[in-house]
Amino acid sequence: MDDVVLIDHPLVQHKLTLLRRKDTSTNDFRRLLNEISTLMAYEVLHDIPMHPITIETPLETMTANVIDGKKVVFASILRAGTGIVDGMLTVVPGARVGHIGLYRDPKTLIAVEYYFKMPGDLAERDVVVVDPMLATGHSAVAAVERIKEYSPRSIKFVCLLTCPQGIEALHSAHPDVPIFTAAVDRELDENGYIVPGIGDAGDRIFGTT
Ligand SMILES: O=P(O)(O)OC[C@H]1O[C@H](OP(=O)(O)OP(=O)(O)O)[C@H](O)[C@@H]1O
Ligand SMILES: O=c1cc[nH]c(=O)[nH]1
Ligand SMILES: [Mg+2]
Repeated sequence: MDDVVLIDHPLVQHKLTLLRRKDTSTNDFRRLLNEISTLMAYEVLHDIPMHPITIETPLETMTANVIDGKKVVFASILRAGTGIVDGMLTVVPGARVGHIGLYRDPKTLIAVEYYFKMPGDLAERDVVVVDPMLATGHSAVAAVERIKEYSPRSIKFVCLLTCPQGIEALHSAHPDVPIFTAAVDRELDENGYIVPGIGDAGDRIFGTT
């Protein structure tokens, strides 16, 4: 699949298997998602810009590279994106965080926006849109469309799980946005849930029903 990066590292896959189980507690679900997100950040951010600085080691002066964490924006699709942002901030603590509030209308599955707040100067920043689930793709397509209004330097999309329909929808609407995921599941069920899946990501993270 073009422009889908499947993060199949054994540590990620092991934790994903534990997280999928229906008897995994809210506490463990949140912790596992946090850990997976930290591991995924390593792959997602493999090409962010670096610049050289001069430092003193105990032995001599040298030039070495650093990233500019402030130029990275984690854009969380509420609610469930929060579960990924926390893990990614562990490795890029200086990143900026944007929020886009969207919920799926349970009947039409259309994404409805209720909140939008991004950092300024997106033209100078690389945006990583995060949401555990890319199902019909309606939420991801709407979120990327809104963020593009501010012309960021680049956009990537990161999810925990997707399915062929979600990939197709996001790629047709935004072919320039690469997708990073830990799994591509079989399909959507009649209610628009990914199967085998993990159930409702927001409910499992926050312990709601
Ligand atoms: O690809 P889609 O078909 O749009 O589905 C994916 C969306 O559904 C879930 O959010 P939900 O609407 O349940 O909101 P929540 O995070 O507040 O629970 C999930 O976190 C995605 O945002
Ligand atoms: O399987 C799914 C699909 C959409 N949203 C979820 O939380 N889970
Ligand atoms: Mg939900």
